[in-house]
Amino acid sequence: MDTIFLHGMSVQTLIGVYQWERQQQQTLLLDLDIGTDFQRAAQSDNIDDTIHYARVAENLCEALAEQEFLLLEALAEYVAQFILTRYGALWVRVKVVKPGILAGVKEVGVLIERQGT
Ligand SMILES: Nc1nc2c(c(=O)[nH]1)N=C([C@H](O)[C@@H](O)CO)CN2
Repeated sequence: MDTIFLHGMSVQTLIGVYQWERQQQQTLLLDLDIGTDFQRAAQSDNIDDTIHYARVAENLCEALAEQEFLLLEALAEYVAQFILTRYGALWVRVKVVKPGILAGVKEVGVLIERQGT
């Protein structure tokens, strides 16, 4: 499986289970690993034969700015399905980090993997 990755992607969204978290958007960091097949693009050298990672970043930032979730688990599932359905990815790994949310913990978040159909 070939992989396109976007790591350390910063997004703004309304997320969290506590009332104080529902007042304004927070910054999350995403690591995305997108499974695809590079054969056509590697032969053609044409951006239309692959998943345009700049478009993924732009479209996902826009979408998440409009969404709201309580749990990181729900947001991660949304991101995974967004990438699988919108870009025809074969597989996706989504890591979501909520920076600075737990004192004494360097990094907290969720990690999921999903297969396309
Ligand atoms: N498994 C989870 N645990 C918690 C989540 C979450 O999204 N998934 N969220 C919170 C709060 O919103 C947290 O970010 C603030 O303490 C707590 N636990």
